[in-house]
Amino acid sequence: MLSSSCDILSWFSKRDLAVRIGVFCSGGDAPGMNACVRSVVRSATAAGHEVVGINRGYQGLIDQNFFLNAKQQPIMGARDVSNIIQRGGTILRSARCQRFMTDEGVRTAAENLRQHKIDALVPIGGNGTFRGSAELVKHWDGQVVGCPGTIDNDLIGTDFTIGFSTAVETAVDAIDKLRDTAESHERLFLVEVMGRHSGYLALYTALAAGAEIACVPETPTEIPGIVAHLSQLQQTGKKSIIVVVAEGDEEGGALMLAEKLQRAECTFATRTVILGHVQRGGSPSPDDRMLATRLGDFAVKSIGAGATGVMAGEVNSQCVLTPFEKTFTEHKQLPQALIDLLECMSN
Ligand SMILES: Nc1ncnc2c1ncn2[C@@H]1O[C@H](COP(=O)(O)OP(=O)(O)O)[C@@H](O)[C@H]1O
Ligand SMILES: O=P(O)(O)OC[C@H]1O[C@](O)(COP(=O)(O)O)[C@@H](O)[C@@H]1O
Repeated sequence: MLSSSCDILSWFSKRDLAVRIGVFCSGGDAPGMNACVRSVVRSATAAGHEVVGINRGYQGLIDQNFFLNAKQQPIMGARDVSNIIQRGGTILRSARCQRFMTDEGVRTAAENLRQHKIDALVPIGGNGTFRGSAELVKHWDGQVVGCPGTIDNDLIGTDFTIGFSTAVETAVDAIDKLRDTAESHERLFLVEVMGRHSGYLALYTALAAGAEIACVPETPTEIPGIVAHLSQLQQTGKKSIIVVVAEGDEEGGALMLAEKLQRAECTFATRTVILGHVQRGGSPSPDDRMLATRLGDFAVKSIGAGATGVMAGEVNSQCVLTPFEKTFTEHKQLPQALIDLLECMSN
């Protein structure tokens, strides 16, 4: 990992030539992807580059499905990204593309990039997207600098991913509402949040919503221990309980956990809520807009400086570049201090 943005820009030899940059969104959509597209376009046009928007991620690259502006030209100018910073989803649409996971798919995409004289790409997505980008650079000699767009916050090389802050806000807002019923009816709510392989969303949501427990894939979920803790809380006068469950928890999602708690004779009346895709939608938070704007610009500047095969991220408020390989071969650990903090709050 390179440290500061200054280090990185001086690391690569400066190149001031105008380039044609392709931008696309891939994998699960995340609030702030539009803000990132806008930033890439505005930063690139300010530097004299040209931007081509690619619809539907790698699928669009294979199908040559380009964003067309009002004049039906395959170019994204500064005005084409007006009024999107506040919009959730992505105007370029996103997709999961099976064909790109084959050698033939990657070669076709590379050939299309050559044919359309695209010099560089900014994929906005998660670790699957960057795994795909790592394959692409083996077959294409253009530059690829990605931006982390996923609500899961499961990427090494950035403290936070674009979309995470908004998803936490959405989940916390939902729990604040559920808490009314939990208190009125003296119930336990198991609230399932997204995160196939990561407990970041569950842990942050639990802390910010004042939940008692977070069940995450990174730490063992011990049913007898949870039941004992809950009954202890009940004895001290607790009337309602919120347990946040990451969908990827090793004991199963919230439904499975509810069954297991019941079998273990948990005394609380229990209800289960699966938040699902509402967590992926909505207007991005200011934090996500800021992060998306900084990283989109940094990705373009890094391309200008000659970088490739890397993801733009922000660590300790510094822009950094991390090789794609690291983003999908290494698991981003949950901060132990936050796990301990939740336990400390739950008494
Ligand atoms: N091993 C791979 N080889 C080539 N492409 C891949 C690979 N893994 C993922 N991709 C591409 O990246 C896309 C997005 O990945 P996915 O895991 O669904 O989302 P995310 O990027 O948000 O993690 C996939 O649909 C596929 O097209
Ligand atoms: O929208 P889908 O295809 O059901 O995917 C659901 C998955 O997408 C996510 O929301 C985001 O994951 P990715 O960023 O890896 O695409 C996961 O938390 C969830 O498991």
